[in-house]
Amino acid sequence: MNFIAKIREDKPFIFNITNEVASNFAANGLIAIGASPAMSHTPREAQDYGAMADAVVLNLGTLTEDRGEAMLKAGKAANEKGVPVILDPIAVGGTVFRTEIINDILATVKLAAIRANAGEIAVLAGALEKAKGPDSMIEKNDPEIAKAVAKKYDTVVISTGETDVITDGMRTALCKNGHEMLQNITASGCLLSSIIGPFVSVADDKFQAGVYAVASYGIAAELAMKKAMGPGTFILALLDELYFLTDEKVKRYKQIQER
Ligand SMILES: Nc1ncnc2c1ncn2[C@@H]1O[C@H](COP(=O)(O)OP(=O)(O)O)[C@@H](O)[C@H]1O
Ligand SMILES: Cc1ncsc1CCOP(=O)(O)O
Repeated sequence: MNFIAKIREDKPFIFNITNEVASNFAANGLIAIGASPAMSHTPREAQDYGAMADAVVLNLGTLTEDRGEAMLKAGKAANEKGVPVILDPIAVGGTVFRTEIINDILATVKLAAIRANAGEIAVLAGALEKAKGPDSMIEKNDPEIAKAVAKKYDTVVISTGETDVITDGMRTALCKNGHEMLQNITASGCLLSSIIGPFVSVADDKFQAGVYAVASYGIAAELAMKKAMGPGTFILALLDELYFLTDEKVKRYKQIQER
């Protein structure tokens, strides 16, 4: 499927409850890929937005009581309308408050995908006690750990790192696209979580949508680094390359191993 052409045709409406660090970057990245974003975190409009969106992204960075309440409301409203929900459980296990909210979401909202770094996925699997912070990492991005989380929550899991793992518990793909400069800017994972929204919104097969989204984002980062001089110019170049990305480029440069 030509995901990027389809996104640009449909312009899916992506409702994000995300953190204040990522908010502007994620909105710009979503526009660049062809989607139509809205950012809001008041519980008073979460239900309406959750029900009218084409996908909902719940990102636990800079969590507040209000954001937690809004996420539960938006997630439940989205579920009632069959709108896919993506969870980014930033720093799960790191504090009691966020871990409780994440557990509430996992218990009450049906997720289309969970996108997190390998350390956070290990915490969800019960393989690690706590993630150290927004950028927690474990040495190895183990596909078996991601598969266990996918089965546990009956969802697609996208576990990121140098090699990304995408799995629905049955099918697994490894993606080698990306660039280490993504580690030198903030909110690169948050932007990926938001970018997964339009991809899962235009396809029934959420696993294939996840694979395509991860490869697309990684390729945009690789192309951006051909022009960037450092983190500052990389941020701008990444937005440019998301804007100029095509299905042809994704098919030409993707480094996916399915197994
Ligand atoms: N060492 C690396 N080399 C290339 N790409 C990486 C590397 N580490 C992470 N990435 C990429 O950076 C993005 C954010 O992933 P990650 O850093 O794991 O998430 P988070 O920001 O949530 O901690 C992903 O697209 C991932 O593929
Ligand atoms: C720095 C920071 N603090 C709270 S959220 C956030 C952004 C983290 O973004 P990412 O995990 O994608 O780097």
